[in-house]
Amino acid sequence: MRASSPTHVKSLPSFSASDDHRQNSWMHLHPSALDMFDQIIEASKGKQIVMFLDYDGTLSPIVEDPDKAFMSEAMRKTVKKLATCFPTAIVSGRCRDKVYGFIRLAELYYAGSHGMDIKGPTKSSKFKKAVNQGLLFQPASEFLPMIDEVYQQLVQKMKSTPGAKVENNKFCISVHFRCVDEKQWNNLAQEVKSVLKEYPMLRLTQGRKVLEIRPTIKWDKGKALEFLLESLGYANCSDVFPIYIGDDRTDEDAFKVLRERNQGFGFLYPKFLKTLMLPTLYENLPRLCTSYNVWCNGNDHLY
Ligand SMILES: O=P(O)(O)OC[C@H]1O[C@H](O[C@H]2O[C@H](CO)[C@@H](O)[C@H](O)[C@H]2O)[C@H](O)[C@@H](O)[C@@H]1O
Repeated sequence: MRASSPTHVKSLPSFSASDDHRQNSWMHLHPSALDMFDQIIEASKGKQIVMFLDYDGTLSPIVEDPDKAFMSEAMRKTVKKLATCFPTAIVSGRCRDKVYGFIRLAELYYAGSHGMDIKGPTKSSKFKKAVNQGLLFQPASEFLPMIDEVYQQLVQKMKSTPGAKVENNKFCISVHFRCVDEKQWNNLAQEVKSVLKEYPMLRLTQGRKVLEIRPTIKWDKGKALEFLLESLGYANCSDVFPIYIGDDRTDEDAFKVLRERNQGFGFLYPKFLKTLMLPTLYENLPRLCTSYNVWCNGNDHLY
């Protein structure tokens, strides 16, 4: 099992290339979004920006205890500011209530459980196009009893693995191995798979030192992004500019949707650049708001 953001649960063996080589190749294929920030601002000119933000590793630093992944006050202020300028949604693998508990901004849209639990803002929004203010969408609700059953089984199974932690994310489950002895990682994966054998309607994916169990329905963060754009009234709009910021494999579903729509921009944090880029990117984001207000010239016709 790889340490973080591995490609696939089935491909457990580790890399053969050195980390440096891997980073260089990655950087070659993925130019820095910060170098392109002015271009991004220019490309979004005259368009309605819609912000999509992942939580763990994007708004909050990665920490050992998933219950302590707090975001900083500075980050909360930035997100609040973004939300005054653009419709803003959080798209997280976490249970929606939990991620709301960390962020505590009622003016945002929240898509928890990898997009399987979507709720509109509870505080009134100035965005006229946000027609669906009372929005609640849960495409996997029939899986709730199954998820609870599997959660209980996994909690029991993981008791014998020191450091393992099972997190109930309502429509999906996370089995964390960040604090498990590396020699035990493969055993842990086998244990999880042995439980899932009895549940073919659930599938296993892998994130950052976490195994994620979720329904086999065709729904992911990309679908959630499309759903939210539609709810906001931008389904067939050519003048919308969605921006998605994420750090993990599951965020790639959203990047793919942006590519297919040929719209907006996706920022991906590679793990190895995180500490370098995270603050810098967020320092830059308010520039988007400023530019946007300048283009609108005090006229709020886009709202
Ligand atoms: O989609 P996200 O918002 O990025 O959520 C993905 C998973 O994030 C959390 O786990 C990760 O962050 C933890 C806290 O920093 C860290 O301890 C863990 O190793 C990471 O995998 C969350 O706890 C999971 O439930 C989410 O699925």
